[in-house]
Amino acid sequence: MALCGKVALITGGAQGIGRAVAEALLMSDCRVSLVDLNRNVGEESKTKLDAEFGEEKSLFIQCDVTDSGALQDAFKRTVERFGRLDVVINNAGINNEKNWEKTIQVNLTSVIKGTYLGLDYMSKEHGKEGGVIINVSSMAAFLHSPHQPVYTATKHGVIGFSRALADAAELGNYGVRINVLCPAFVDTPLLQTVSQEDNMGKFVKFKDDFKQRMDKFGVLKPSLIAEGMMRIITDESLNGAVMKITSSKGIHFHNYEPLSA
Ligand SMILES: NC(=O)C1=CN([C@@H]2O[C@H](COP(=O)(O)OP(=O)(O)OC[C@H]3O[C@@H](n4cnc5c(N)ncnc54)[C@H](O)[C@@H]3O)[C@@H](O)[C@H]2O)C=CC1
Ligand SMILES: CC/C=C\C[C@H](O)/C=C/C=C\C=C\C=C\C(=O)[C@@H](O)C/C=C\CCC(=O)O
Repeated sequence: MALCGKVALITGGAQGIGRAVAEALLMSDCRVSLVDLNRNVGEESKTKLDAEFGEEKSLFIQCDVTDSGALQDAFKRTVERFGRLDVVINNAGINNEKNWEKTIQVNLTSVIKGTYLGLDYMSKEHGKEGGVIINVSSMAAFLHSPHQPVYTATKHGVIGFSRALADAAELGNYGVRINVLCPAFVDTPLLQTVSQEDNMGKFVKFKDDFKQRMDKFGVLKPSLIAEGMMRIITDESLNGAVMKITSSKGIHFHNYEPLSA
């Protein structure tokens, strides 16, 4: 996909990985809609992006992705503002084992809703022009840990849902590619929650073990995750792919055994 003039919607786009991919897209002359719960950080990011890329290139929409109406409205406002939608990145995520129901709502339910909304605005089944959807999982889906059982479950769910819907998109000729990105540890505010009892609940007592894993596996820069996102967006051969990004192997893909009888 050539990005010049295209439009991307990024949930959780105010900071961290979402902010990094927004910058990468803007540098490729794509327009971006930052959809995020955090108004203060979102407006700060918008101000900085305006200074670098121009006010007309981005939009910030304060939105809780677990509020179905607000998420629908965010998609609607994005298309009203920019006239089209080509890329959807369902990136918003939390790490909260104490309020684990909330974790499921943000990390999985809202990813499903954001994916279906993306199809509403991009799928040829609705007379649209096609596009690409990237759902953010985690290497937690491949290397589970005692620290975040529900977070891990949500990230497994993102992979299963996305790969199944990618098959439907191919069979149904939606013209929309659906792929998954699984980063290892990344240097963002989310990573700091590992030491917080409000987030980890009873699993906070395992924080030293978690930190040992971070030391062992390394911590990535958000810019590397953005690089992986750009590859998924521009490589039109990718559908149902699961990209993994780790310190040891960099950007690579998970290989699934072919289906056997
Ligand atoms: N940081 C890491 O080590 C890794 C992160 N990930 C995933 O990457 C994604 C992005 O995480 P980071 O950038 O690291 O986190 P972050 O905490 O820096 O950014 C997440 C953004 O999502 C927003 N957000 C949270 N709940 C929301 C809601 N209900 N509605 C709208 N926006 C909401 C936050 O306000 C924040 O701006 C998440 O899905 C996370 O699970 C995956 C693997 C590793
Ligand atoms: C509080 C932090 C919240 C979330 C951070 C993140 O989502 C959790 C990541 C959990 C595990 C990370 C594992 C990293 C693994 C590697 O870097 C690999 O090099 C390890 C080797 C093999 C993995 C197995 C495979 O590739 O299939």
